Amino acid sequence: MNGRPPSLHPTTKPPSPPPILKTPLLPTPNELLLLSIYPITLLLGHLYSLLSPTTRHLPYDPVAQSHPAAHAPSYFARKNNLLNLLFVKLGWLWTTVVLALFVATHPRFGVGGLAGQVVLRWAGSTGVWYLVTQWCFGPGLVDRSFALTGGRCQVLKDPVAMEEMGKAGEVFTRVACKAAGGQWRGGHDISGHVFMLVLGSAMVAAEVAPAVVSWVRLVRDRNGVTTTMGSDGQETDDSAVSGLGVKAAAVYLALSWWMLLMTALYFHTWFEKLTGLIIGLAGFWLIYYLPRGMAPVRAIVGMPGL
Ligand SMILES: CCCCC/C=C\C/C=C\C/C=C\C/C=C\CCCC(=O)SCCNC(=O)CCNC(=O)[C@H](O)C(C)(C)COP(=O)(O)OP(=O)(O)OC[C@H]1O[C@@H](n2cnc3c(N)ncnc32)[C@H](O)[C@@H]1OP(=O)(O)O
Repeated sequence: MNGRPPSLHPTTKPPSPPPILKTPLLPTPNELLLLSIYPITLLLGHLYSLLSPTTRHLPYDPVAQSHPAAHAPSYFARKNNLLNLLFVKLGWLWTTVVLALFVATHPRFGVGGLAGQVVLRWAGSTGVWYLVTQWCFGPGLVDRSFALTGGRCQVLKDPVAMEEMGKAGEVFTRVACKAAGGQWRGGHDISGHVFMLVLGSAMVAAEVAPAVVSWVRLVRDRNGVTTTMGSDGQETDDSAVSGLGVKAAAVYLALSWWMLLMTALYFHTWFEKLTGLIIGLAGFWLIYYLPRGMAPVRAIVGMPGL
């Protein structure tokens, strides 16, 4: 006898939990929680704009994708607000600067080829941003999808110029259209703001988060057993998270979230924001998730924090 009471069902095993789909191609539950900030921000911002008594009765111009400046419900509902002009309209430049600062100032990039791998991932994300917003063997994908869904540039004030444009059959970009004094109208206008803010901030968060997580572990260890070793086995101290790069990333992420909320509140239709979000997340998946499931690619571009 082993002292235990005899089991009534000796052969019955406890029911096994439902299988969890584990694949490196999908986000972990924690990652999913963080990524859900994007749809939640867009959904709540858009719902608020529909329900709020201040915004819902104000005129909205679907061609300009905004409330007319004279009826803007807040400073951030104006296109010329300083954060839009200085931060978002130069958003990829800031994304690049913040990432470069992080790599230059964080101790984990002191040795090995880790910095090179960050540059490769940055180059991949930059390629996605470039193809979607700037140039894709002609106009970027945002402008192409606008034209494919029936949009065109209308130079309302100059019918001759409009006819010329039609004859030439030129595909205009939003920027070229505005420069020609025209109106970019009639098609599905994917929100470039949502796309770029999501892709840029997800990339910066993915690169910086492992540094912060290993610091949190370090502090926890200090309170318990005491160790000064970081997750990569190197001597680590608080400068790993108090450095300029991490601070700049924190400011960048906060501004990105704020501007995403402002876009959700005051600009674009729901469907345009949703497509911006989907393309932003798809770009992030391409650079940060697809290589997880492809060993040879992963060996080259690496993964943040490893
Ligand atoms: C490890 C780090 C690596 C370090 C690097 C190391 C080595 C590299 C080696 C060599 C480097 C070699 C070459 C470098 C190459 C590249 C360098 C990096 C790239 C750059 O550095 S490149 C220069 C900076 N260049 C930018 O970075 C441009 C960013 N920019 C955009 O890409 C667009 O701007 C976008 C997509 C953001 C938006 O496009 P969008 O504005 O046209 O369209 P959207 O649909 O979003 O908006 C419709 C209307 O709603 C309004 N609207 C919406 N939301 C609003 C809000 N919240 N507030 C106010 N207005 C809002 C809009 O203002 C608009 O109105 P309107 O058209 O009238 O203005």
